[in-house]
Amino acid sequence: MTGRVALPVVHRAMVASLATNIRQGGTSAQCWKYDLSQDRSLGGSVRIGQSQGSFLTHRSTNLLRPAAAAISVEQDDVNTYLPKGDMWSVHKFGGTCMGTPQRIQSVADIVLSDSSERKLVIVSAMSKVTDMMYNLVHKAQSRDDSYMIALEEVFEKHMAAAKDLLDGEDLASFLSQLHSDVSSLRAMLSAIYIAGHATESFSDFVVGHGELWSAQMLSYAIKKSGAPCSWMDTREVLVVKPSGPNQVDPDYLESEKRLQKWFSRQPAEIIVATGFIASTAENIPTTLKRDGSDFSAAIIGSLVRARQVTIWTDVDGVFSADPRKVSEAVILSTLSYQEAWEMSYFGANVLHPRTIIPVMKDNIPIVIRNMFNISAPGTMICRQPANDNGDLDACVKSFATIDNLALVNVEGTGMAGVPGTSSAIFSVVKDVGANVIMISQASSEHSICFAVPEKEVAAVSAALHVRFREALAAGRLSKANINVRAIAQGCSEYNITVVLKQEDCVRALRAAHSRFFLSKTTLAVGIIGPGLIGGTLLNQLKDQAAVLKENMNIDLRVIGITGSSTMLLSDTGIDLTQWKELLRKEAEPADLANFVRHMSDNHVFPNKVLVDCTADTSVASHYYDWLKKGIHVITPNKKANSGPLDRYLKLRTLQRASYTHYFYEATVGAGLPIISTLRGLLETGDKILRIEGIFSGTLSYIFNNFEGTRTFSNVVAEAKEAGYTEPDPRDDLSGTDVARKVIILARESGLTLELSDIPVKSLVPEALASCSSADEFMQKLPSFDEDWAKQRSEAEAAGEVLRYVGVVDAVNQKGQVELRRYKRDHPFAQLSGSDNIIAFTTSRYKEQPLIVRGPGAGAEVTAGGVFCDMLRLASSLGAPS
Ligand SMILES: NC(=O)C1=CN([C@@H]2O[C@H](COP(=O)(O)OP(=O)(O)OC[C@H]3O[C@@H](n4cnc5c(N)ncnc54)[C@H](O)[C@@H]3O)[C@@H](O)[C@H]2O)C=CC1
Ligand SMILES: N[C@@H](CC=O)C(=O)O
Ligand code: NA
Repeated sequence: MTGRVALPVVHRAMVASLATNIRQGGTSAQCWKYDLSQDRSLGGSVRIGQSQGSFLTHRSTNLLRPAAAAISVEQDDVNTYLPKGDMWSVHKFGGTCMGTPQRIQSVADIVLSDSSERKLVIVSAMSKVTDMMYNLVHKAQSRDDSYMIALEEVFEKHMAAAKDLLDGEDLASFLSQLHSDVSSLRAMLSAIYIAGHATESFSDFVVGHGELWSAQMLSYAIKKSGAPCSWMDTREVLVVKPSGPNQVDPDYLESEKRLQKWFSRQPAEIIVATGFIASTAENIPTTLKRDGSDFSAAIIGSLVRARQVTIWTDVDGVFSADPRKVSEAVILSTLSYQEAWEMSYFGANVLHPRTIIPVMKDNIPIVIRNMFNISAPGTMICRQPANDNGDLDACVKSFATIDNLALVNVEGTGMAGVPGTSSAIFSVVKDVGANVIMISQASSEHSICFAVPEKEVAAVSAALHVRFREALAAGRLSKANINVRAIAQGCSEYNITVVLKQEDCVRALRAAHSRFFLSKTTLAVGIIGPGLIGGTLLNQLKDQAAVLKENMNIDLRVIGITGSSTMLLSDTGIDLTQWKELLRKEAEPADLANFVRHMSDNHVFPNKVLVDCTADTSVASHYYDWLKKGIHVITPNKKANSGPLDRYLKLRTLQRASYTHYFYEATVGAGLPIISTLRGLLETGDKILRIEGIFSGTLSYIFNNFEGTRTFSNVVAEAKEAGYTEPDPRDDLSGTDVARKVIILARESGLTLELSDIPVKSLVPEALASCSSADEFMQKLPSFDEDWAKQRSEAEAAGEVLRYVGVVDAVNQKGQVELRRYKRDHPFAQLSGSDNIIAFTTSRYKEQPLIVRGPGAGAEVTAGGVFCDMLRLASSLGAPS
């Protein structure tokens, strides 16, 4: 892990300097009390990379390794000018990009399409070849004869690729070189076989052939198009010095000299160079170790002062988090060198930190691009801000987790102000060879905690117990509580590390990521009751979601849909183009408690809303709990606001005291702005005197259309068919639905009425009140058609129409629901379709009431009203208006 950590040099430096202190001064911990413990259950840390700040420096050392197989390099002095600067662009193509002859051809096409004056192309071996080459060495030194067959396979692979890609003289000369190289390799491997051992140089010599062959093939492929191209064995140019286990540092001066010399012999406009391989100052072949081709590209880019180094790979760029853990991860368009350095942990681990060092000093941007998706612009890693306002995108760039760590906590009151405590602790840690990933100590000095790889914690713990045995034996230790969390921020300010329990890591990662990368108006939506209104709402969301995201930064994700028998859950968002099909095929048995848990347990999205599109009383009874959990509620269901007064008041009190929202515009007048108008009046200090009107779309439709041409039962069936009625149309005909709306408006106006306080004139014939189902009721309704025809004729004879009205009499604190007769010229007689008309008489609108009129029922308008509430919620959460 340390090889991939963002700041390995810094971590090691810390440990090393503490260790030095110990040797020089020893520890001086006298009479101090402490607790010592370690927790194996602690699992991971979340790192948060930040922007801003200054560079970290990189030091190199000068260890040299024994020489082995040498390569020859001409040493004559040639003073041809090596052009440097903006005319050069450097490209690097990894093994996957060079994986097949077709891909090598695509690489050639990409290189040829770059209009830069000069191009330097660094290539890796064809995919899997480096492993095949290491395997050859491994087999030979284990005296496994099959290395000969394995070498044959390597040969066949390259011969087949070359035959596919090249022809004529190019093919012949490549194959002749391949034959000769394979003969040398056979000899080298045979020597290794006999010795039963391969020196590092021998191994590097063998392994580097993958690059030699891929570079030659690409160079021939480019030359085929007529472009001037040479290939370069980078071992002739790139000189490195070992700088630690599995690590080398470039010798820039010597490399530049050699590059100049090489160029004087072959001043081509396009140079294809081998990645990964290099040589020592003594011309011994070596490699830049794993991920070395990126490093080669960065060094060569620095040597020619390229305008840009493009690293081609198979991902669209650098992700904001590991996309396997956070599906919301996005490609970052820009990163500073320091951020990229810190972020080298990620799943899309596209860049080794040391790759950044050579280009950083010359301020050369690195661009990570996807060879298989040329249209993606990739991620640019550079020093300068990429946009006008001086910021590199967001203030926080990325999140990553490191698993399997253990946190060691050393704690005691005697630690404060005692010099040497930490050096004593870290001396012990160093002695067992454990790598400290993170250290945290508060200025109170009473505790110090640090994270080490879990596999090393047992040794660390045992060594600490031995080191502090006396204090333990003297009973100066109390039983320690394990510090389950720690947080650390280094002075570089590029990284904040938080230690968490392993099982919390991915959740924490998602939550932290969403906080920075999702807009604060990202809403996770749970739809309850995908019937007429719920289903229409889902379709409206499907059609409008992209527009809202694009224009208003409102990101609506339906992460759950539940009906009464099945439910469909998703962590990141259901594909609304096929929600019906998914609900049929992939649903699980409905369980409202689990559904709500799915919502509240989701840590990806910053806001959650449950949309109750049922007419169910029991669903409505849960609003209080949902609001308490911080889940917003939106509904067209009238049951909560027209249910028992005490529950209603409790719900509203909770909602007003919290920052959780509850919207229910569609409960009265469907999509018409009734609740919002009333609120607007009240909140601006107007006084409601009376609200009167036709509140039922169903009853409006019935009486607007029951004009002697169709029977009453036919018109009721039409209203049901049109989607105006409640799931059970008796709720409409009984006047209960209107009474509920009257109660909702009355309570909104401050009246404390119960549903039972409203006298209701029911239109349901008594004989049908006890029907066991809505269907049975509809079937039996025609037998009352004659009674209705009579009532209608009587009214008509008097020049009047029938209208079902509701009244909130705020002055007298009461409500009414009645079937009335109105003269034909009365505004209520002028309605059509499912029109509602609501007249607000207030202190301000006293002479002429404020009137809202329009369709008050139906799928589209009602779902539209619910949708409006969702946008109202987004707006409350900060969406632009
Ligand atoms: N139709 C309209 O014009 C208007 C309707 N509304 C209200 O909209 C709501 C829905 O009405 P419609 O869509 O017409 O009814 P619907 O009967 O078509 O849909 C209701 C859906 O809820 C489901 N459901 C019932 N109980 C459930 C439970 N416990 N858990 C999960 N799902 C459950 C049903 O299976 C059905 O899919 C009602 O409250 C109604 O009063 C409000 C304004 C206008
Ligand atoms: N069934 C209701 C629907 C709206 O609330 C009506 O007819 O008005
Ligand atoms: Na409304």
